[in-house]
Amino acid sequence: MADTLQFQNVSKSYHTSSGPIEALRDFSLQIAEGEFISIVGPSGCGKSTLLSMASGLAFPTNGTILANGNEITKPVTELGIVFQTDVLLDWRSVLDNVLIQPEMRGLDRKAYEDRARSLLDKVGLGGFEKKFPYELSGGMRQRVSICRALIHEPPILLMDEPFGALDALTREQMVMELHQIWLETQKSVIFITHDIQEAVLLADRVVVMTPRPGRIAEIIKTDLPHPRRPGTMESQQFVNTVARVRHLFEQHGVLKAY
Ligand SMILES: Nc1ncnc2c1ncn2[C@@H]1O[C@H](COP(=O)(O)OP(=O)(O)OP(=O)(O)O)[C@@H](O)[C@H]1O
Repeated sequence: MADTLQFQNVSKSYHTSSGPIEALRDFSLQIAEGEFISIVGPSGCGKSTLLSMASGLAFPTNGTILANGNEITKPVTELGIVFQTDVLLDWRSVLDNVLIQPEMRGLDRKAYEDRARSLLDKVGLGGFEKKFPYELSGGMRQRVSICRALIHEPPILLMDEPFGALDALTREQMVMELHQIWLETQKSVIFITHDIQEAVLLADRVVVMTPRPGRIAEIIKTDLPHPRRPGTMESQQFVNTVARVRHLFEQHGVLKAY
């Protein structure tokens, strides 16, 4: 099982019709078991590219990515992935959408049904098992996606802007729910976002990226006590950490200093 991920001097360039595009340069990071890492950076700095490579769907141009000490050379199956759009299948019920994972993996569907129901219950979707995705709100759909990503009990969860399409209030609620799920399941999480506050509130460490080619500007330990609550955002440590990230973005021309 891939409990830990290690990026060693990873660079990635794409070949395009107008020449090579350097997406990512010299990215090194080790994620510890059960750690929550947020990656925050401007559009195009290679965040999604990092997740594609961590899941074995793309490969570095230079450098190595290790899952539990072994180089990733093919798609990694012991992962849960949540994208910005929920990619639920509209013709399958909520329960059947969650159970796609065990089905695709040739696992016994019956054995996972109880777990699917309990996950749905945990995210407030008890009673919605027989509904179809088009009958749900955006937040509910994304909750189903999270259950689907967790059903096969992967040790690592990769999340690419999972709340980017949600309204601000739903988003705040989902952030707290994700934190609760993480506290209970102790998964290793890589969480990509454009939202500095969200990144800091959830993470053990925040990886701040520069504009393309994406490099690590700084890795910041948040040192905030658990459990995190909306009130955590009023603490001096939180305010200082958010200010530090903003300052780095100003230094790198991502945000304008006023
Ligand atoms: N398959 C591809 N072929 C060519 N170029 C690509 C490909 N995938 C990504 N790129 C380019 O690589 C760079 C990084 O893209 P990526 O999607 O990883 O960035 P990102 O940080 O996730 O952006 P966003 O925050 O906007 O989602 C961009 O300039 C993008 O155009």
